[in-house]
Amino acid sequence: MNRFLDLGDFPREQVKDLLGLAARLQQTPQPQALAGKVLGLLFLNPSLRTLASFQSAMMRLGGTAVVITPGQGTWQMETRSGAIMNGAAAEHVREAVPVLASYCDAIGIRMFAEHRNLASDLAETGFRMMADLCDKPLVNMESAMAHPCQALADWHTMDELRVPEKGKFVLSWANHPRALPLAVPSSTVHMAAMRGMEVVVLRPEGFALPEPIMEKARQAAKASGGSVRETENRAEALDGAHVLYAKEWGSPQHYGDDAADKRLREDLSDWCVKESWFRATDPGCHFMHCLPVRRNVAVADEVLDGPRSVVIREAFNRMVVQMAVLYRLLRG
Ligand SMILES: CC(=O)N[C@@H](CCCN)C(=O)O
Ligand SMILES: NC(=O)OP(=O)(O)O
Repeated sequence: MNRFLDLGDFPREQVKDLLGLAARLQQTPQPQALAGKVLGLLFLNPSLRTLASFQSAMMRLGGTAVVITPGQGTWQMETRSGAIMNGAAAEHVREAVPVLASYCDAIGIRMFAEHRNLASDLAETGFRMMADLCDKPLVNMESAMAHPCQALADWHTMDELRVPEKGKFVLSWANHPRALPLAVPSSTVHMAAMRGMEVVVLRPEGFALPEPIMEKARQAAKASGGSVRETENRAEALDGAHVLYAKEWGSPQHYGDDAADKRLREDLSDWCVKESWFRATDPGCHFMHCLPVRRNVAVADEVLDGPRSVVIREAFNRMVVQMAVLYRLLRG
């Protein structure tokens, strides 16, 4: 394994092998496995979990991490090809990435969607350009359309909770003041389909996930024996669900048009996950969210603080599964 960019790049068995390694490393720590190794982390967008969990994972395996956050102690960085650099950015990623890679044994990059052109973001234009600049093992720490480390951690969390592989998984749109990226919903729906689950995407009108995202998930479901469908009917979606996974995302119909997106969500404040959503369903239905989350906008306190919520476990498992990813990238 040389790159960890998308769960879809790996057969299901290899993902399960990574999860097995993660469980073994969790049970039997290997504090010297990556001694002398250096991981470079480039964050073009903010983070709490990804930043702290990669640093912790590397240190728990005996290695070191170097963190670069442009504009905060590091030069501001330009990412656009052909830019005339007479603005705030002093350095282009064309130099910054190979320089960082030259010091390190592996690199992680976070670069969110540009959110101007859906086709360009679906094609991962920005992240591909960055990946081409890096000649070391590379991890995607969230790109325009993928957050594979989050997806792997969420799979591991469901395994820990003994959620059946054929269980019902509901990915629900949740309210947010502004349009958020499609990376987490895209990776989540694909991950649950690849795990073999009955996947239901619950979303209001105007927020259907783009067809390429749904099609990729359907293909994964076909291979694993799962299924993928979408609905606006909350009660029907949640009936018998094992997991409700909430995520905020922008309207693909108004991609890059913040004013139109905002108008569309004006009447959607009831898409804040509340305990009453679960009444008709199995009391054991788990609540998941990748975090960060806006309390009482996307999810009510009563859910986040209640017994269904496994959000802290999901965040912890980021460190657990990333130890396995780093181990495979740096030791084989
Ligand atoms: C608030 C925000 O920008 N959320 C980002 C990051 C989520 C987890 N890394 C998103 O929705 O993609
Ligand atoms: N879930 C997640 O990736 O969180 P951060 O954006 O804080 O890294």
